[in-house]
Amino acid sequence: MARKKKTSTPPSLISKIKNFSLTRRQEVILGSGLMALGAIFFFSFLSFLFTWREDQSELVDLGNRAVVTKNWLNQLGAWLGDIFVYKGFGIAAFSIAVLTILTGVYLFAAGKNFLSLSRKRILQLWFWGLLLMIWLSVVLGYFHNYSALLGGTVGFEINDLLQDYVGLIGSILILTFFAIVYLTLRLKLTPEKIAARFAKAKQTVENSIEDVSSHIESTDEEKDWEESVTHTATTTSEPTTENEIKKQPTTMKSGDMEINIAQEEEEELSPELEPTLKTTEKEVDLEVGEVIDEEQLIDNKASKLVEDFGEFDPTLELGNYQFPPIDLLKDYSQGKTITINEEELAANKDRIVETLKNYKIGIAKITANIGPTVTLYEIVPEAGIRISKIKNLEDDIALSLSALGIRIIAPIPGRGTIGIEVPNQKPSIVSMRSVISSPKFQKAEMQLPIALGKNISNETFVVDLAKMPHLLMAGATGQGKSVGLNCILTSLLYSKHPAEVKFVLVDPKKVELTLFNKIERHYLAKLPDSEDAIITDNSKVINTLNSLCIEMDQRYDILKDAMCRNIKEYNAKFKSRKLNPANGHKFLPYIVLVVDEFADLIMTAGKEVETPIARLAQLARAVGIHLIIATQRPSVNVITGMIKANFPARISFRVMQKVDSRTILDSGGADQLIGRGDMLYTAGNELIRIQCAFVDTPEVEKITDFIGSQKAYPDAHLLPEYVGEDGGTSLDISIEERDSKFRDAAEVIITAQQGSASLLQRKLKLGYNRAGRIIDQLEAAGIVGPFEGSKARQVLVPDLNSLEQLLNEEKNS
Ligand SMILES: Nc1ncnc2c1ncn2[C@@H]1O[C@H](COP(=O)(O)OP(=O)(O)OP(=O)(O)O)[C@@H](O)[C@H]1O
Repeated sequence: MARKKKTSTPPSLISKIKNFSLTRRQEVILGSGLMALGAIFFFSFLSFLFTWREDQSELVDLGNRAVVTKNWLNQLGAWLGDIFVYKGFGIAAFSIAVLTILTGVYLFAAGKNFLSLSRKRILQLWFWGLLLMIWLSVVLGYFHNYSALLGGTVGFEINDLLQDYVGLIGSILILTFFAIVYLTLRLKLTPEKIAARFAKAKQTVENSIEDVSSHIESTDEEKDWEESVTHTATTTSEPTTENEIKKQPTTMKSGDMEINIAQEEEEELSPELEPTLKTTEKEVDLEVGEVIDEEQLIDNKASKLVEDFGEFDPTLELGNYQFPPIDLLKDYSQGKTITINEEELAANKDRIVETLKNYKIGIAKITANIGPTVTLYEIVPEAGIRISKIKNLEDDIALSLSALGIRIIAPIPGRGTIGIEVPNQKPSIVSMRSVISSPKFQKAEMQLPIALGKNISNETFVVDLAKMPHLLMAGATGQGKSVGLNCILTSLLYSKHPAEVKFVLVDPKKVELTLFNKIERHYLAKLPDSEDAIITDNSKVINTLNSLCIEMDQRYDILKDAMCRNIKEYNAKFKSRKLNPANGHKFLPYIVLVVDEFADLIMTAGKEVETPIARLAQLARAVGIHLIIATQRPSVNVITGMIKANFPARISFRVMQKVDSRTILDSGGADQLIGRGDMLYTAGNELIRIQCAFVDTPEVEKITDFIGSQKAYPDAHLLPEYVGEDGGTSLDISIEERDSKFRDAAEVIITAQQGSASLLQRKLKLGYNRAGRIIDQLEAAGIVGPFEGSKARQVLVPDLNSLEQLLNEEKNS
């Protein structure tokens, strides 16, 4: 910077001084000389303050060796004191001593950055220090009467001169003005600050001078950040408050804008600089931490929501919902367990041993497991007996035991023994109550627990429908299928809140599931435009199945959006408030579709139902839609390969023919069941014989009454709307193409002022599809309004006369 000036402008005195350079040795010699001179000044002045009176008389003879003065530096001290203090600037002359020492220090320690001194700073120091000295001596000139030493002769004379021309007040104002100009230019202080500083400076003149010199050191523009940090550290060592440390340096560095700006920057930056430099690395670490925090923001927000409101409770809307009490179920066994008829057991054993003996099958050991309806005799054959031999003799053994329902299990899977199931003479009913109240069911940690009944060891058999994931159920009429379905539905009613599971019930027989109508607004799901939740019309089933497919697709979309693999994960995420309902997320209830007579459905609708059923069976598991399909006729054209492939879990009640057993279970056995709820269950591997729990219609009625009497949702759970291919959405229907019952239908609708297809079905004895088509024709004719979801369509013609008029107009046009 200095060199630049040298080349660009003619060298001034200042630049000459600036550029004046000394050798290092010269610097040391000159530096130490100046320090010594400064010390001489200082001690001379100091001593002069106390000895000037005594020495003053001697001053005339100064230079005479015989003259003895009191000053610590003798004649020199007395002379210097007289010149600088008495005749000069009074006590302000000390600044000359200080400035000389500092200059000496600068030269002596040049290159060491000692006290952050630089050549420029030294020049500034002298400039401002001398100005300050003059100003101070003039000010102290007011107090000349108290002591001639305070302001010195120069101070007194200038003060006197000022007072002669402008008076006392004028001189004070002028000096104050200079002080304000000085402080304002230098420090950019407000008047309040200046006044405060001024008062302080007045009180602590000497301290201020020292402070000035030390703090001015920190204003060099050329010094780097490190220097500024050092300076800050230096100033903090002084016995001043932190605020004062920040302010003092600026107090004494007015005048030079460039330096001033630098000083300001320094003042702003230096307090933060040190921590910034020191913590640069730490802050990087902290930033990394913040990133992690940000990633967890959603979680944090979710956990905050959970903290504030608790987990989302899907049951809250029906918060007071009471699960049906166990007392509603009848206890058929009156608490008694299975009665063991020892005689029967012994007789059966003897007959088994004897029969097998006839076929030359020796028995090593025989044990009996007594179940509710059958007893399993487990036989360990003698060594060398082939299992297949026993299996082949199944019918003969059964004949010999002369009992229906003998099933030979050879071998019992995983045991290596042969099982012979013999029905009990007095089978005991497995009550629904006993299975519902069993710990196995009560403590089952399953999504959709179903207590099917009791197995051969009289243990409650509980399975998870969500794991099945769909169930195919077959059995000849009167063998316990309907009871089985009720048993499944009852299990779910006892374990799941209405918010958690919804049933879609298809009951072509129209009687089996009607009882569940009472819980329509609690547990049932239906199509938006259908009146009854329980579907009894096969043609509606197609729409319902397709609607379920739409529901399935929609659920897959929201699961994808929530990045969840299945409904369980999704609902858990939703409950912990990690999914925003504003983005279309909602708690998803399980949907269980129950079709009571599938054969009937296939016969009437054929492929139209098979396709959506197969699609649901293949895909709906993950989104919580499960199918339970029951059929009386397990023939191959009902239970097709496609259906079978997607229903690994199957239940068979008694069937009449072995072939039916094979169709449903892929093996025989179901034809040898004894009926009345005796069933075989398979989840794809072994067959398990279970006595289905018995729940009678009055019990189901009590349960549905109990639930139905409680506060319900405003409507049944609505499935997505499905408009079938033949739904007749086209409104360009010509008059000729109108249904023959069009006129009748229009009259019915207008008379009732209710635009519903089901009204037409009832009044005109029409099928669903035809009624739907007529409604569309009525809409095209402007008789009814457009489809309005669950509500009936608006009727646009007020009376029959208007209808007549409308139709006539149509003809004429
Ligand atoms: N688990 C069971 N325990 C005891 N008895 C049962 C059981 N299941 C069914 N039964 C008896 O069998 C009868 C017929 O049962 P259910 O009505 O369930 O037969 P189904 O197979 O549905 O017949 P359909 O197909 O004709 O409707 C019942 O009335 C009952 O007496």
